[in-house]
Amino acid sequence: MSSSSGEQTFVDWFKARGGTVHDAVGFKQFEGQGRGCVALQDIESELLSRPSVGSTRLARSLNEQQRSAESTTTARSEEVSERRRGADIRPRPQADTVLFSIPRPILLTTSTAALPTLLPAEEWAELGGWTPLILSMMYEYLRTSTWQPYFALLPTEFDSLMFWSDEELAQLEGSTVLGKIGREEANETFDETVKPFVEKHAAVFGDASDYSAELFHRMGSLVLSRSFHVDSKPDVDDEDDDEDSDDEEEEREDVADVAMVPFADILNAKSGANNARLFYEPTTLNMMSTTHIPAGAQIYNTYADPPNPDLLRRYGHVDEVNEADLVEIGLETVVDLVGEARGMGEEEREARAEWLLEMGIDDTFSIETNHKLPDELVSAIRAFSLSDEDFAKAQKKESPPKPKLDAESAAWARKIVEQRLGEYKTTVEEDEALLQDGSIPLRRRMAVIVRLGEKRLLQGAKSKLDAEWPEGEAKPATQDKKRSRDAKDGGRKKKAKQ
Ligand SMILES: C[S@@+](CC[C@H](N)C(=O)[O-])C[C@H]1O[C@@H](n2cnc3c(N)ncnc32)[C@H](O)[C@@H]1O
Repeated sequence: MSSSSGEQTFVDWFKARGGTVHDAVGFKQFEGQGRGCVALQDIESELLSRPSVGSTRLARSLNEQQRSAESTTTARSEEVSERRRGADIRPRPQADTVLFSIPRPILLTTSTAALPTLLPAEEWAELGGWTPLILSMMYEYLRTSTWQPYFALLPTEFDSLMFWSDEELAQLEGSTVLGKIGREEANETFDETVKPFVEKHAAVFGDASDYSAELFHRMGSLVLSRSFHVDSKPDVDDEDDDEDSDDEEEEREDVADVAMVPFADILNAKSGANNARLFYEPTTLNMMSTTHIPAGAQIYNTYADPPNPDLLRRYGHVDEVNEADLVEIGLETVVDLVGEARGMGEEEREARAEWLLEMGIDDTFSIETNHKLPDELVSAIRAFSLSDEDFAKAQKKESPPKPKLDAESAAWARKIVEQRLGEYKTTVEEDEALLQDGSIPLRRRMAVIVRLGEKRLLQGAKSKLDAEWPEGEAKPATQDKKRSRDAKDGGRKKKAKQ
């Protein structure tokens, strides 16, 4: 594979520890994306000639783990038969090809890092969140050479929201992403936990001033943008977690399951373009092709399709076209708008909101690219529209109202969407004009893409609502149409009877 000296040192280190890299995989700098991997020759797709195979990604992902060993064997036996025929004996990669294989021991985790073994277990166990991994990375980076060639390839500057100035963040006004950056919390963790911990254990850490806030944020950002979830206890059944959002996962994830995975984290990602995926084997993690990758094309992994606000927050980039984009509406908008208009005092509003949360309704509702109003938003609006008597009945039954729009809830939904749209400083048209200007700085451009995407989704939701429940009408549009169709049918039937 073609590489700079840092890349070659990394590959040598990777291979010396049992990693394998297919000849078809190379490194390349991609404009605006940093380093990534490129296909140096066609990576053929079996799937193209066998369209029924792998028609759903889920089926493929379930089968693939079992099939990976098998497909490697198939590729090898094809190679042997070609050799017998006297044909070109260079390995010809197939779909489901192992692009590179990472031995588990080179993953950087709290189990493989040296630091936990050097400190008192009780004190180590008290460190919360990602701190144990971040501290381990700081220690490995500063004091050992175990992952040195890996660290040497990692970026030291980021465009993720943590590193934006207040002025740059102001460009995102209106987006709920501003409430998720966590800069104050990270600073607090550093000042109140990390710094005193390092100072207390100076015999292990060495000079405490090396463990700077800057390095802490840098390592934290590397975890945020490059880590993988690798179960430390692979047999634990986590099916129940399937519907958790990325944010919830981030908050609850056991740090023992967070892994820095050398090589796998060199792949970039782009909405709708992924052609490779990481598969977990007992002793290795294998990056496999999942479709045909033509020579010269970039090899893209998936980052689990975050919407643009989260892409920007975690990874520091956005997708101009993002199929997984969404905009959020907080429960507090329903509480304030509907609760206040219905003359509820603060206590009453809080009681209804608390009850909804207890009933499992989320405190944030997402409008996705289908522009559908989320069921939970409709339930919440209806809960705030109930009379005191009906609310008491719902409480007794422990059942929030059904997510079915009626004239009143449709009118509230419209007001809520309009209020959200009013929270942005610029209009869709102004943002569209800004994007025509090729000279605006990158961060500003990304902020415009995020807020424009959110406003378009809100506008889309409003148009859908207007079409289904025209403003000021007491009946949904479809019901009217159905009525008039029924009336026509009824008329015909009557005529037929005559
Ligand atoms: C997992 S790393 C990928 C390797 C990285 N490009 C590098 O130079 O080391 C993720 C980071 O790559 C960059 N990246 C990945 N996909 C991108 C894309 N589609 N557009 C722009 N930047 C991207 C972002 O900076 C992101 O935080």
